[in-house]
Amino acid sequence: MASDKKLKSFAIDLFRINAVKFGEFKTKVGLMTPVYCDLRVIVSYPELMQTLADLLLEKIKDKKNVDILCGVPYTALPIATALSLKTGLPMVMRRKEAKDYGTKKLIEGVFKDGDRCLIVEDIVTSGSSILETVKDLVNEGLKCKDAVVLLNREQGGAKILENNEEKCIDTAMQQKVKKYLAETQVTESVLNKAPAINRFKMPFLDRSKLAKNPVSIKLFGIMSSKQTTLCLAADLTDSTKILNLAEQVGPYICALKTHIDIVEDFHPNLIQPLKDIAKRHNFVLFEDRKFADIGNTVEMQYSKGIYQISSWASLVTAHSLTGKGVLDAIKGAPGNEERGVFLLAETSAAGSLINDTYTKATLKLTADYPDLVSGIVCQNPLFSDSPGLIQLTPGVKLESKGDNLGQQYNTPDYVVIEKGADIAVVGRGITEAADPVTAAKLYRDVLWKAYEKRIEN
Ligand SMILES: O=c1ccn([C@@H]2O[C@H](COP(=O)(O)O)[C@@H](O)[C@H]2O)c(=O)[nH]1
Repeated sequence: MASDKKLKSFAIDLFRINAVKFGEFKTKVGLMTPVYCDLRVIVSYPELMQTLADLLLEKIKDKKNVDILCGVPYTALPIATALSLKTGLPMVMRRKEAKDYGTKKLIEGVFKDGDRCLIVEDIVTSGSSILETVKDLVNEGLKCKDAVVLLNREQGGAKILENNEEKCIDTAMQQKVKKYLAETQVTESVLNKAPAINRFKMPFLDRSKLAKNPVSIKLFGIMSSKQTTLCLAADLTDSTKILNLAEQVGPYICALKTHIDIVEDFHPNLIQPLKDIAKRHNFVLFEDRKFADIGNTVEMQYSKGIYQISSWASLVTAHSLTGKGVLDAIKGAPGNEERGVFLLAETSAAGSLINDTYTKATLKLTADYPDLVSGIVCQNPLFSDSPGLIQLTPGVKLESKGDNLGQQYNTPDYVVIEKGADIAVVGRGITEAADPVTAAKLYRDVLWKAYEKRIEN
């Protein structure tokens, strides 16, 4: 095939311009490799840039659904530019760091919300640079499904080896490189395809590696090891009842959610036994405080008063209503180091005043606090491309009839499979059951089965 011939001859050219070298090289992480690729030099060879653009064009010619291109910084930026000139497709550029002056933008160029962006990359080894770029683009509202890659380290060296009629390298080196490439296969990087980053299909353990908030990392671990995505809403008004329930259902839950201000006999002495139970049964304490005031007030509500939430709750909820001040307050307040926030982007209440603009702005806010935000409270699959974030969905019951105060329920299967819930919050479905322990176990089982079904294939 003509393009295969062109690709082989291009591979030889890369060798000639020293973009691909054979020998003994130390990688960034200190390992030795017999093959080294550095495509930065290619900008000095305009005729090779032309060929490269032709080859990439060949690869993407069937892709109808591309509105815009983005090169992974820095080496792929000129490559993306060459492709943009060839295709007439506009391009955006991703900064590695936001400027600390002017617009502070991470993505430069003109684009619309929902534009479908094709990532252009020079070399893929683990796919992590592509993932970082995708994350920033998605945070800005772009959609990223595909990537076109010049050299996959699984295959790039091999391509050159195939051309040994040119006698670029001797047989011993050929064997050595082939062995190295075979032994250092990367799993995610597949030529012409971006690594899978759809959280709905990813196991929790894989997602924990992409989470930035320490409580999310812990939660993913608990969810995987205990095989539970059940968060119990322990909306009881009596301390002893809360402790008893926590002790009994502890083995089946990943988090215990409280509304501490409804506890009629609250005394700070409740906290230590609750923490002990959480530790013994390996679940996280979660105060559903829904902070919504100015930062200064939130800081006090979170860390002071009789509840001193920051001293015991690893997780809290917050509204995004008053903007970043709430998150800055929670981040800076005294208390336990281990803390995470779930931001409310939607509610389960009928007639909620939250609209699309508010929901989108809430998602955008999370991007600025990757170390603090554990996830989003919502009813719909609002985000797929941030696998480190957790979707928490309340309003879950086996029977989906709501209450008489506007609460709306959906079934476990529906919220997990159709709506993308990672953790489901169940309150009265358990607390008002004839046997809450059996009910908790049942919810744990059906939710986990639904999660397994979601990620299978
Ligand atoms: O949108 C939201 C946000 C939070 N909640 C809380 O979840 C539980 C639900 O309890 P059920 O008894 O299962 O109805 C409760 O603590 C709410 O405050 C919610 O329901 N919807």
